[in-house]
Amino acid sequence: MHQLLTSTEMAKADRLAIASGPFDGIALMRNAGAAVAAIVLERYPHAAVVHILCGPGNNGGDGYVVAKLLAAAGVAVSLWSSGAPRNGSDAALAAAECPLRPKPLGGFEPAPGSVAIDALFGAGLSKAVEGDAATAIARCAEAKTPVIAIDLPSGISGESGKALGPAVRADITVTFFRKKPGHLLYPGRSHCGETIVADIGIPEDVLAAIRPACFENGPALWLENFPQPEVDSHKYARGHVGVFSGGQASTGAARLSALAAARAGAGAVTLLSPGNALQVNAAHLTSIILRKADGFEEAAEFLAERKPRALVLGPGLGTGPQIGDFILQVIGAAGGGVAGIVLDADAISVMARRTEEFFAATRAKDAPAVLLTPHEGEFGRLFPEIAADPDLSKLARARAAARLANAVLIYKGPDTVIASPDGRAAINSNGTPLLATAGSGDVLGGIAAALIAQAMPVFEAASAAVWLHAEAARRFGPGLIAEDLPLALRPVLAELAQVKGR
Ligand SMILES: NC(=O)C1=CN([C@@H]2O[C@H](COP(=O)(O)OP(=O)(O)OC[C@H]3O[C@@H](n4cnc5c(N)ncnc54)[C@H](O)[C@@H]3O)[C@@H](O)[C@H]2O)[C@@H](O)CC1
Ligand SMILES: Nc1ncnc2c1ncn2[C@@H]1O[C@H](COP(=O)(O)OP(=O)(O)O)[C@@H](O)[C@H]1O
Ligand SMILES: [K+]
Repeated sequence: MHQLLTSTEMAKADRLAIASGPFDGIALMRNAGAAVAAIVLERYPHAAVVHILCGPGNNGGDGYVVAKLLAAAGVAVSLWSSGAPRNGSDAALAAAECPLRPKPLGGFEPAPGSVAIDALFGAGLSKAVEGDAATAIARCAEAKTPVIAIDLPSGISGESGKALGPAVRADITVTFFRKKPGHLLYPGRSHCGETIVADIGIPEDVLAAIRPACFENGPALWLENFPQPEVDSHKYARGHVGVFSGGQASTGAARLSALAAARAGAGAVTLLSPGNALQVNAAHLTSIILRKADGFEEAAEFLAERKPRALVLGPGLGTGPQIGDFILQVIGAAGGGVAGIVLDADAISVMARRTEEFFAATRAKDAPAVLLTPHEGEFGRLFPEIAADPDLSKLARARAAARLANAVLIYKGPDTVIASPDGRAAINSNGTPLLATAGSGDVLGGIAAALIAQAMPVFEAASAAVWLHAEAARRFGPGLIAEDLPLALRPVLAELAQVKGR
């Protein structure tokens, strides 16, 4: 169920389902309407009136089916239409099968105690909602009428999650077969309320032909690749992570990454510290290995001797001009041995001043895989043109940036998007604002590095890290600070190990 479909892919799913039978278009529409009607009856059994607002397309068609079924079940139904469906469409058939006569939408006023079914626009929304439909949306909002949206809250793009003008705020959104990106990307997600995916008889095997490239993030996407220690494992075989610390006044961020890497299963973690920060780092570390690394030569010695599988560069690293040289040199030297480098925070800001050299380094034939973890501000610095394009959704921005940088990207925020240069992307849905606390990004980088070091492919490692990070925060609950996150991973990891062991 974790695949997300674009409107083109969903139309293809409909077509393939119709071609393979037994349902034709109107039968799929009857199934869709029946699924919505069942949810209305279950969730709002005492509604005084159910208003059904039908648009001119097939989303409206679903509405006519709901009206017919609810009326047959004895519910007081009030049917409204913004215009007759196009002749010959499935919606026209559904309207013809409905015994109720619709009233013009302009007269719609929600009655007290009523519920509204939003069947105005779904996948076919092509511009901002105006006129009677916009007024109907506003009236539902003013009267605080509970709304069940069919497929998408009208006014929200299923592709981008953007509001193309006025948009319904639904309590429940019932979509069909699979969710769409707009159900998970903000602001769309906040307009959906609870999203329910209903089965309307489209067979699962149409997905093999569609090959979706976008997913809702969760264990189904990466559990297969999730590491499990082998019986004969030793600490270096479990993956060695190197984390670079900043100078003496900014060491905490790297230690958070290091501790998170250790908790996320790296067998060994080395903190590479400038000489002037060794004392302060030593005072705070116990199981983490501490090693002096002043400049590139000492870092290169560490790479050659200890052969770490993953590196974290950026948290607290500083933004001086020599840091940029250092990062480029490490990327250049890491190919071959290091499976992946996580570049976060200061590393992103520094590379934003030298994008040409940076992208040349990440695109080099023998470059290690790079994972970039920008928040909105850092994304804008490193990818200013992509960030400034108003037509792109967060999903499209993440994909374009991943391609440009030849790097996997964790584009952070309430709807974190993970994107791979090969076009795959995942949208995270278990985020919590509890994560908006200083240092939580440093922890995320450490978790991702640990999973890369344990041989997870980088896109899967990045996706798993984002999910684990959020899940740990949710379970810990209020009062969370970044220091709590590494230990809060424990119950989440324990549960995953159990599921994987089954
Ligand atoms: N057999 C089928 O085709 C099925 C269709 N389904 C439903 O069909 C929907 C998609 O149907 P459609 O492709 O007809 O699209 P919609 O019903 O979402 O809307 C398209 C219609 O609205 C017009 N329109 C779009 N934006 C507008 C705006 N802002 N102001 C005024 N008019 C606007 C378009 O010109 C078109 O006439 C899905 O969301 C789903 O609810 C489901 O019932 C499954 C089966
Ligand atoms: N409102 C929010 N809802 C969900 N997740 C959030 C929210 N705000 C921030 N986060 C998450 O918290 C983390 C913050 O990372 P970052 O901005 O790098 O912080 P820091 O630099 O302080 O470590 C990211 O994983 C981000 O996705
Ligand atoms: K709708």
